[in-house]
Amino acid sequence: MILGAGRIGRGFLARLLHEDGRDPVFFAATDATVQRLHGKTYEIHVLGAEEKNVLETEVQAFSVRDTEALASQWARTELIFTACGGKNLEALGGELAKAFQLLRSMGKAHVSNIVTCENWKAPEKVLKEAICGHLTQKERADFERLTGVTESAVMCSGTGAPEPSALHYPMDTWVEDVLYLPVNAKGMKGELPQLSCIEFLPDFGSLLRQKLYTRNTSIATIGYLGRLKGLTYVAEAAADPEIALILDELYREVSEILVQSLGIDREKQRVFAERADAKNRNPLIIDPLTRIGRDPIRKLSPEDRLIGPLREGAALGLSTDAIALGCAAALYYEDPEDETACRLAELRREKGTDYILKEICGLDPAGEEAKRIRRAQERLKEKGWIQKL
Ligand SMILES: NC(=O)c1ccc[n+]([C@@H]2O[C@H](COP(=O)([O-])OP(=O)(O)OC[C@H]3O[C@@H](n4cnc5c(N)ncnc54)[C@H](O)[C@@H]3O)[C@@H](O)[C@H]2O)c1
Ligand SMILES: O=P(O)(O)OC[C@@H](O)[C@@H](O)[C@H](O)[C@H](O)CO
Repeated sequence: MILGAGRIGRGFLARLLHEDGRDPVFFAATDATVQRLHGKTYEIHVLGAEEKNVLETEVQAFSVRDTEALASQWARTELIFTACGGKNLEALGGELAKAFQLLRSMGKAHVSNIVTCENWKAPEKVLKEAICGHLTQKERADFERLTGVTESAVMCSGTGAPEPSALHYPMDTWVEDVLYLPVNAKGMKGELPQLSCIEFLPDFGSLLRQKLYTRNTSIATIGYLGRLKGLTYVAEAAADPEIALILDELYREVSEILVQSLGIDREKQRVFAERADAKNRNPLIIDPLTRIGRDPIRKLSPEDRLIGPLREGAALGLSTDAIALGCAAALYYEDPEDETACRLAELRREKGTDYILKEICGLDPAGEEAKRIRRAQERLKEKGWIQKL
């Protein structure tokens, strides 16, 4: 079961399962997506390797609010993935709780595992608490005995059509050529499933945070700086000489934070950051900056990829000049087609950046982190990348 039929759900995860001849059942948030998927065919395009494209045929898809469908599919599955966005995990928890109650009342509760595939802080904890919050004590005890809830780190980019004419069916989707998903084995129940592209790591540790702060912090910085410079794609912006210099500094900053705060091995982190850099520059991954920048209010929240490392770096007394530039650029992000970007722009114009720093980033406007962001705003102005503070 795949909960969330977006780029990662119907692209990356569906392709992984396809490798083992497994057909996923999708649970989508909107009826329009269910109608476009159920019984239909769509194509997963592999960026830079179209010969590896996968056709998903006779797709099964239901609404995530269809508790009976959720329960009846859960009755026959051992593995459930979420790819719905971290901020939707609480709502999803409510739906899963109802399905578990029905499954239990049908006498079909069995050992199974839920794997989160979200760029989020402790997504498995958020989801588990959301589910358990809706269960009675007895139901909760059964849920905890039978159901593993664990996290994974999705290293693959999933995106849209490189050009409008390439899209033959609205559900067609594009993925980077990555057929690997590391999953935290620690949260799993029962025998580990045997799937060729999924590795259950007993020492998963802080991999998700490492990935979020290295890959997502860097790509978000590329996204927000790139947009200020009027660029369109990730690889194009990562190769921009001025942005590339900032990125070199950013990899050093986040690496030092991860080494000092999480005890990640310095050499392993150096290689991890080098791979992130190579991926960000890869021209085969045609990924628009508007996808990277989407939902800037989420990306500017206290625990996410921008403010998270800024706070940790400041607390450790480390340099965060490049991270702060990414944060400052995010404050000025505009995309008329992105609802939360429009809301952010409106807040900035009407209430000013201090209001955003306080209410969205959770920062004290007189504190050290806010000072670092203000210095970065000045730098952006000096460079001419923003017109006024
Ligand atoms: N796209 C990427 O390259 C990428 C890579 C790694 C991780 N991620 C993470 O994967 C997750 C999914 O990202 P995506 O790119 O597929 O986003 P997406 O917007 O393409 O898809 C998410 C889908 O989830 C649906 N959804 C929302 N709430 C839901 C709910 N309660 N139940 C079921 N479906 C729900 C949305 O309608 C949407 O179709 C996010 O957490 C993202 O951070 C994305
Ligand atoms: O999916 P989001 O909105 O959380 O973040 C956008 C990108 O940073 C993200 O999708 C990456 O491309 C992906 O995490 C691969 O590293």
